[in-house]
Amino acid sequence: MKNFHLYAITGEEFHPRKDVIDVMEEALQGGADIIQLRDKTSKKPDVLKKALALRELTLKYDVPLIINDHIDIALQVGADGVHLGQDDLSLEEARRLMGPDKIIGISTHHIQEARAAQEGGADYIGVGPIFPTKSKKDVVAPVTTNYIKEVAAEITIPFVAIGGIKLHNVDEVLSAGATRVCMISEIVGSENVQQVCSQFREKLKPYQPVNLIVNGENHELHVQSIQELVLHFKLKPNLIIAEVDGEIVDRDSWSHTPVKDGTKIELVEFIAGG
Ligand SMILES: Cc1ncc(COP(=O)(O)OP(=O)(O)O)c(N)n1
Ligand SMILES: Cc1nc(C(=O)O)sc1CCOP(=O)(O)O
Ligand SMILES: [Mg+2]
Repeated sequence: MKNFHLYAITGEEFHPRKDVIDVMEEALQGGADIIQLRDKTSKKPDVLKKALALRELTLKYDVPLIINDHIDIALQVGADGVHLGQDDLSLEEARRLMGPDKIIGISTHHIQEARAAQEGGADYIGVGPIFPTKSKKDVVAPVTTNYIKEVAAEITIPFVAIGGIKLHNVDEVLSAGATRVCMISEIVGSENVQQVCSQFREKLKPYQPVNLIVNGENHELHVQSIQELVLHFKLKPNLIIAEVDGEIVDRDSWSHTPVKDGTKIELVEFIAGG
């Protein structure tokens, strides 16, 4: 699935005088890179109408559209995927209905649920609620940032932190190991949705990993230079030749040779004493 970091969910109760499509367009303009339609109150035909409008909008911005709960609507509008909770349709059944290529996200509140979702083939998991939230009825007790730490240490599929996340507490979430965050009220309830999203993007920047191809394998890593990459792999710098996108980079330049998404790197190790 396309990578994402700022996940915005609809919540029309938080903007009674604004249209949901306009609000989500503001979020996209501010840098939201995945959108979920979550509507727990409208009748099905109205949810379908909103889903169709959001499909058009998200195609314009080239970001994934996820539909909460309703697989039938997701399929009908050609959404990219669905989000399901522990009490919704099972992951197995959802995968059968959606097919192998659609995104399926699963809410988790405990490491056993996270493991089961990963083993069952979920594309990402929700990790929450991190803090108290009023946006979801019957929500479980906050799992705190401790749960983020557990997931970050063990789970290899993407995870997104959710629940009570605000601009004032997102640093705690990111420093616990989350690199993707998801909000309803703090985004859509804001006077200036675009600005709040831009502010979240700024907060996320230092925590975003780069996707590198190292010796032919994809790696998502928190490194900024060749120097940091060599140290990450615990290699001995004096025994390494580094080739970046086909060019050998002198060892003295490693620390100021930045690495960007998609860079192809070959690290060749000499056998000392030859
Ligand atoms: C990204 C994300 N995470 C969690 C949820 C909650 O899903 P669920 O537990 O099914 O609760 P409802 O949203 O259906 O009330 C979510 N929607 N998105
Ligand atoms: C929809 C939802 N799911 C949660 C979970 O923990 O699974 S918390 C939540 C509500 C998120 O809204 P806000 O950003 O306004 O707190
Ligand atoms: Mg649900």
